[in-house]
Amino acid sequence: MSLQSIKYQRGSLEILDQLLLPVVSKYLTVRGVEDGWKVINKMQVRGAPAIAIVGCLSLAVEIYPEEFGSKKSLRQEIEGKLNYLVSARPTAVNMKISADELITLANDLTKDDAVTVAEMKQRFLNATEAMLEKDIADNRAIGANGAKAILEHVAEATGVPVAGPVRVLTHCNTGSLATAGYGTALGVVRRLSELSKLEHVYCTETRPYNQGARLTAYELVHEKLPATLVLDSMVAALLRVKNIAAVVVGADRVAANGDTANKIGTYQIAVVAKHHGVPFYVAAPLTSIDLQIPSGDHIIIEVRPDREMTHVGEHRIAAPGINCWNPAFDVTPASLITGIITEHGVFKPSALKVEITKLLEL
Ligand SMILES: CSC[C@@H](O)[C@@H](O)C(=O)COP(=O)(O)O
Repeated sequence: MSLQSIKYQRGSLEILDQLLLPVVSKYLTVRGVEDGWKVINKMQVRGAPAIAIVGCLSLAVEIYPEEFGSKKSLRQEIEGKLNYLVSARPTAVNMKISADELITLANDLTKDDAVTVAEMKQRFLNATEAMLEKDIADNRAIGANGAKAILEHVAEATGVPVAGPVRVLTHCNTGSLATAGYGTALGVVRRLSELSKLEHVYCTETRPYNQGARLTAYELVHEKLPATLVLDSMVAALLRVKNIAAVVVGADRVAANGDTANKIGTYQIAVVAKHHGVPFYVAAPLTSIDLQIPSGDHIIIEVRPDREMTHVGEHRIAAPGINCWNPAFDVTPASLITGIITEHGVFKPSALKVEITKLLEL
C-alpha cells in the first residue's frame, strides 16, 4: 500500500508529520485553519498539491461543526480564512488557485437565492473533499503521459521501435507524500515501473532540507523500486556516466511562458541536463500552472530559516557564526525544459499558455 500523507473524513483531518520521517511515522490532528497554517508553514506537510489540499481541508474541518446565521457570514469566513492560508508559504501557486476557485464558488452560491445556508455549507464541503480524488486521478494521468513521452523520446533518439527500460533522475519529493497520492514526477517513475520500463531511478538528497534523502528515498524503498540516492553535487558526474534517459522533477509554480519554480537545485540540474543532452521534464498538474504571471521573474521565492542549512535534525553541521542564504526554490528558465507533463498531455513551454487557455475554456 502507498504512503498516505493526508487522512480525511468529514470533520476529521490528520497529516503524516513529514519532519519526523523517515525515522518516526506519526500522524498529527489538524483541527482547523490555525493548525493548517502552522503545519504548512513548518513544512510538516509539504509539496505544492498537498499544501493546497491540507489548507482547504483544514477549513472544511473547522466549518463542519459550525452553524452560520447567513450565507454572507459563511462567505466571509471562507474568503478570509482561505486568504490567510495562502499566506502560509508564498511560492507554490496551488493553494492560491484552490482558494480563488472556492471563493468564486462561495460568491456564486451566496448570490443564488435558491440555495440555503445549509446547502451552501454542504456544497463547500463537497468541493474541498473532491480535491483529494481529483489530485490522485490527475497524478495517474501525469504518470501515464510522462512515461509515454520519455519512452517515445528514447525510441526516437536511439532509432528503435520500442524503448527498453530506462534510467531516470528526480529531485526533491513529488510522490504520495507531496500529493493526495501516486505523485507527479514520482508518478511518472511509478508508471514506468508499472510498465516494466524502469531500469533504475536516481534521487538527489535535495539539500538543505533533504526531502530527497528523507522522503523520496523512503517512498522508493517502501514501493520496492530500484533506486539509488545521490548527493546534489553528483548530478553532473551521474549524467556523464550512468546513461540517464531523462530528468523528471515537480513544480511549485509554472509561469505562462513555462519558466518553472521548483525546489532549490532544480535549475542547476536543468543546466547540467542541457549540457549532456538529457531531456528535462517538469511534471505539473494544472493547479500548479499560473497563467497570471508572464514569466518566472514574477515568482516570489521563499527564503527559509538558516537553521535548515546549518543543522541536520538537532545536529549542527555548519560553523557557528557563518552567514547563510537559504532560498527554498529556484526558477528554471523555459529554454532548459523539454516538456511540461500535465494531466492533459505534454506541452512544450512555448505552447503552454495557448494549450492551457484552450483547456480552461472547455
Ligand atoms: C508534487 S510536489 C512538487 C513540488 O512542490 C516539490 O518538488 C517541491 O519543490 C516541494 O517543496 P517543499 O519546500 O518541500 O514544499
